[in-house]
Amino acid sequence: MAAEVAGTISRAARREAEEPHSLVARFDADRPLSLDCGVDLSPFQIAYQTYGTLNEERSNAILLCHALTGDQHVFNTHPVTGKPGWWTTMVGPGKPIDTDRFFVICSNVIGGCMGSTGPASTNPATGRPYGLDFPVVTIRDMVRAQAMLVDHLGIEKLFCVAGGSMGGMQVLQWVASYPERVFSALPIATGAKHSAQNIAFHEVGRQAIMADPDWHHGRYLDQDTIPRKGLAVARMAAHITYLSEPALQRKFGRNYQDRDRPTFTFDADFQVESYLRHQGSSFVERFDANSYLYVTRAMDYFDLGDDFGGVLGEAFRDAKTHFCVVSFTSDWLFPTADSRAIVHALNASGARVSFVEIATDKGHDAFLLNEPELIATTGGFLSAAARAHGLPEKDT
Ligand SMILES: CC(=O)SCCNC(=O)CCNC(=O)[C@H](O)C(C)(C)COP(=O)(O)OP(=O)(O)OC[C@H]1O[C@@H](n2cnc3c(N)ncnc32)[C@H](O)[C@@H]1OP(=O)(O)O
Ligand SMILES: N[C@@H](CCO)C(=O)O
Repeated sequence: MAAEVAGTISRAARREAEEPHSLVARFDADRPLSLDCGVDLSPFQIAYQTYGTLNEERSNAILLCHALTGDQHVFNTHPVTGKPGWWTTMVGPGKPIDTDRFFVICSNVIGGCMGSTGPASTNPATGRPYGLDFPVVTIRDMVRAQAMLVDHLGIEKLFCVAGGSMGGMQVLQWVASYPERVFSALPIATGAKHSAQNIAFHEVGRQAIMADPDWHHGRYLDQDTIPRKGLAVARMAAHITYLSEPALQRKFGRNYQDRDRPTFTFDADFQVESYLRHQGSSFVERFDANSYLYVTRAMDYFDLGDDFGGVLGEAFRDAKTHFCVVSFTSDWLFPTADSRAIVHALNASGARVSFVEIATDKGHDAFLLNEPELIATTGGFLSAAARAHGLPEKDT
């Protein structure tokens, strides 16, 4: 399957939208999704995965929210890349998010390209892919759609909502939108609003896509092209922000790639150049360019405090949720100060919150890597929350 689908993610995205991969469960909503932009999106579907078993009380469900370019494939082999899912370090039997104990759900966000309705889906008004006719979606819209999925699964209250980066934004939005439905929350490497610098990086990426002649004003699927170069450059620029200067230095330094002296050309002389080119070109194989525009835009618009009169604490006023907020010392995309602002707001609203800053040089994407302190923190937090929630201990 991986070989069959790889190579043309836009066509793959389209196929996923029309006929999702057999691994993927699909929820076809029976009512429209009311979006913040004023549009009622209909029809719409959500592609999702579940792992583990929902208990009789329906009280052991954990919703995982994926990051910018992630998807629902958390633990299984990814159907497009053939690689392991994005959180195999954290999720699985005996792991902190223990699929022998918890029922784990992850869905592809609205606007995404792995089976949920997005810009590659067919616009019922035209019979063609939406392209830029797809309405702009927000983090709150993504969460609204997830809540409809959770309703469909018959779950009233989630034991935990967890996620990193854009996933962490969704975690915060879940508590703000549905305070009674979230027992515990684990926002990692995230912020309550997207900073000016982060919006700036996203804009560079979007402009790179839109400057590619193969983008065709978003109509590339009709032209049987893909804006490969633009999307790859967008990812290269973004990928730098997911790492850190010390990590780049440790991994590559000024080392040459397969040569021992410079070529005096614009070839990828340095390892770091070769690495970034690889990250860019491999990304094009798994992600759709228009989805990149929409999902980055959703992050840009996120400003939770602004929705509550500029007082972030008000977003959590009614919450009884147990929080654990996590940041990484070398994350310059969502620096610790962003997490601290969330913690201060939670304290001001009287919420139960613990805060862990993890020392690492791995940068923002540390949450995707084998980071022992994150694994220990997640395990400890979920164990304590499970006791407080009255979940039975795991049979040994
Ligand atoms: C939360 C979610 O929903 S998941 C989001 C979607 N997933 C992601 O964003 C993951 C993509 N991100 C990454 O891969 C990030 O680099 C990280 C930080 C998470 C991974 O870090 P690491 O495991 O340390 O891998 P690293 O950054 O070294 O990259 C390894 C890749 O670079 C390649 N590479 C390494 N050095 C070089 C080089 N000099 N030249 C060319 N390629 C190179 C490797 O061959 C490997 O390729 P592959 O991924 O195609 O197998
Ligand atoms: N590297 C991850 C996190 C970015 O915030 C992704 O692409 O989704």
